[in-house]
Amino acid sequence: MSEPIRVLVTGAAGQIGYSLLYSLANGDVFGKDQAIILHLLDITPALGALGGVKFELEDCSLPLLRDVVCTDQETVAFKDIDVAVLVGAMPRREGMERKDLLAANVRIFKSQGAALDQYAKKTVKVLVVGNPANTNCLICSKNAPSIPSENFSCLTRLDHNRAKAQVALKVGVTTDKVRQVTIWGNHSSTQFPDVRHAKVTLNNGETKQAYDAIQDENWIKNSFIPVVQKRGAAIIAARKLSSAMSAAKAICDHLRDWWFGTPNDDWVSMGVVSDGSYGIEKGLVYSFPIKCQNRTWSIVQGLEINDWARDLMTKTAQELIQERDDAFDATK
Ligand SMILES: NC(=O)C1=CN([C@@H]2O[C@H](COP(=O)(O)OP(=O)(O)OC[C@H]3O[C@@H](n4cnc5c(N)ncnc54)[C@H](O)[C@@H]3O)[C@@H](O)[C@H]2O)C=CC1
Ligand SMILES: O=C([O-])CC(=O)C(=O)O
Repeated sequence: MSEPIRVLVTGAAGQIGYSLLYSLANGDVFGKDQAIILHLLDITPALGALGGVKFELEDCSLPLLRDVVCTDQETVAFKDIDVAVLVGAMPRREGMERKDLLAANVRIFKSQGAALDQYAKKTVKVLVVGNPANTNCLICSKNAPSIPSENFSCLTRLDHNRAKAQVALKVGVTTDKVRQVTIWGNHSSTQFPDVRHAKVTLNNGETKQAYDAIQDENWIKNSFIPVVQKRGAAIIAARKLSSAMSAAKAICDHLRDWWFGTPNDDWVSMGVVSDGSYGIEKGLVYSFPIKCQNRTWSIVQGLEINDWARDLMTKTAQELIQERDDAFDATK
């Protein structure tokens, strides 16, 4: 059994926190021989509820869980952490776009970036979930100059999982038979869910390009893409609350693959700081096809981009440029 790792979850008294913490503490993400100390941060009025979450974690009787630190102080929460899952932020309500949360949420990520810089291990891996996730991640990274920008990522795995599930439903296979799906760009309704390079293994064992398995380009363009782009809004309309169970599952998938690596024949989608790949402006936090190995990620190179795809990739990049500029103004 290795030394315990310290994993911070912010907004831990909220609905994603409630769906997430059991899986982290149970070894589903960092492995069944990795002990864990949870640092749970929330705002002062939520500390009572957070105490109840701590009781429940104790009552789960999990041998890997060595301690649970509940706090409203960044100095305590960010101290010596190995992993930060930054969830705590206002969620959107019906009729809002995620970028409408920018003014309310971006200051949180400026402050938490500075706290990471000051108190966390320099090797800390950071996953930003709070919306607008890409731009919050950018602001967080900018405010933590002593931590490599490669250590920052934002969650687009939920969109990736949604895309796989829609294709699986359409073709009539299980989701594990769909691979090499990509979410490009922003975790917003401008994202580009791309199945041009995806493959599907049919129930007879034959593997086909997703386009050939689906055989319905109209469905891809006019149903699949908008459904994935607007799935978050559809959940809010139905539940009057934003996604939590599926978001927590996607957080676990994202962290586990970053930690243990992606399968040889597949990739995942992660929002990461662009190095200029695929002509995307350097420095934007943009979702790319990603492979992970030895706890580092790399962007899958060489995928063919036609004019149609280029237009969609540019549109979502333009929205991120606007969000970045608005965020810089809001945090001046
Ligand atoms: N990137 C993604 O795929 C997804 C992102 N989200 C986003 O995740 C965020 C959290 O969603 P929920 O858990 O549903 O919201 P929630 O409202 O249930 O919980 C948020 C928690 O954060 C806390 N909080 C607020 N300000 C904080 C601060 N400065 N420091 C620490 N904690 C703070 C609140 O007190 C609350 O307990 C939202 O911004 C939501 O839009 C949600 C689903 C998917
Ligand atoms: O849509 C929202 O506001 C919550 C979210 O990010 C998602 O479900 O993808």
